[in-house]
Amino acid sequence: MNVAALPVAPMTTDAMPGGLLDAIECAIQTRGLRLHYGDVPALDGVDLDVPRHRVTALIGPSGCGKSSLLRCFNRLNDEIAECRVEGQVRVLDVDAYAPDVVLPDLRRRVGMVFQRPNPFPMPVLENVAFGLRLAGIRSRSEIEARVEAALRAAALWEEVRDRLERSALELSAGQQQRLVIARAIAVEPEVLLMDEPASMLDPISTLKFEELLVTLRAHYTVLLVTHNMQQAARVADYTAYMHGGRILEFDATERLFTNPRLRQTEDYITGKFLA
Ligand SMILES: Nc1ncnc2c1ncn2[C@@H]1O[C@H](COP(=O)(O)OP(=O)(O)OP(=O)(O)O)[C@@H](O)[C@H]1O
Repeated sequence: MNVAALPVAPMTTDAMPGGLLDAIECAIQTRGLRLHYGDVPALDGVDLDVPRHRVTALIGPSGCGKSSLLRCFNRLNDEIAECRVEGQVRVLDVDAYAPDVVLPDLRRRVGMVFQRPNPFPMPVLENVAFGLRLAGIRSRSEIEARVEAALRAAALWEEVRDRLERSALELSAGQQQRLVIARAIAVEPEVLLMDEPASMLDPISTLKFEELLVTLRAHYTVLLVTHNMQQAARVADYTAYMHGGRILEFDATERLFTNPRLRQTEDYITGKFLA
């Protein structure tokens, strides 16, 4: 894969208004990204720039390829038999599909949170410490300090500080999702990929989660897949509308929701879209 050909400043594509990201550094860039499962195409030439230290929402109808795209950025698609990826994928200034990429390093820099909270069946503390121990950190005091910092960053510390030794499975779904975010944050990633992370949460947990997203932006680049238009409008700086394996429109969230350039985008965000 030839990422040397990628320009430093983002190219303007049909999906993106000229000049929008000129002054903004990008954490992720793709050009002509195609993905097939066997003979079935799922991504059909994705050109996307994900601005650094911003929240970018990825919206679009079911089956348009949002999760497939997200999984290219930490190479989770590698685990799927018959999945084939072509095109340019540049993540944190590295060609993510270069032969010399060390997957555990890439996945440490690019954390992922899934739809269903997936804490490990072990104590709260050990969940968050898991990646730190894998990284070879042995000092108990360092582990405890970093666990506390990650739980604070995930807005969960006050709720679990007295139950660090209790099983994570005893937490509510909303708490489990924030625990999983703490686990991802503990190893200090630079990008957080989130695949419908709030879809299983009740309104109060969703609110806490959305507040958390806004604070995370100071330190992380967040790419958020969501079916919830209000959520995208509330938390995302930028929004990409995806359809049929391509990014059809990308813009500042407020502009995309108030003045979309394409009829298809408008139909989707106003609920008129029919598959
Ligand atoms: N592991 C897989 N094996 C084969 N086909 C797959 C696999 N995962 C996804 N697909 C197909 O790829 C296409 C894109 O799926 P993907 O899950 O990326 O879409 P999505 O936009 O995330 O959908 P949703 O919003 O419903 O989660 C779909 O046609 C889907 O059936």
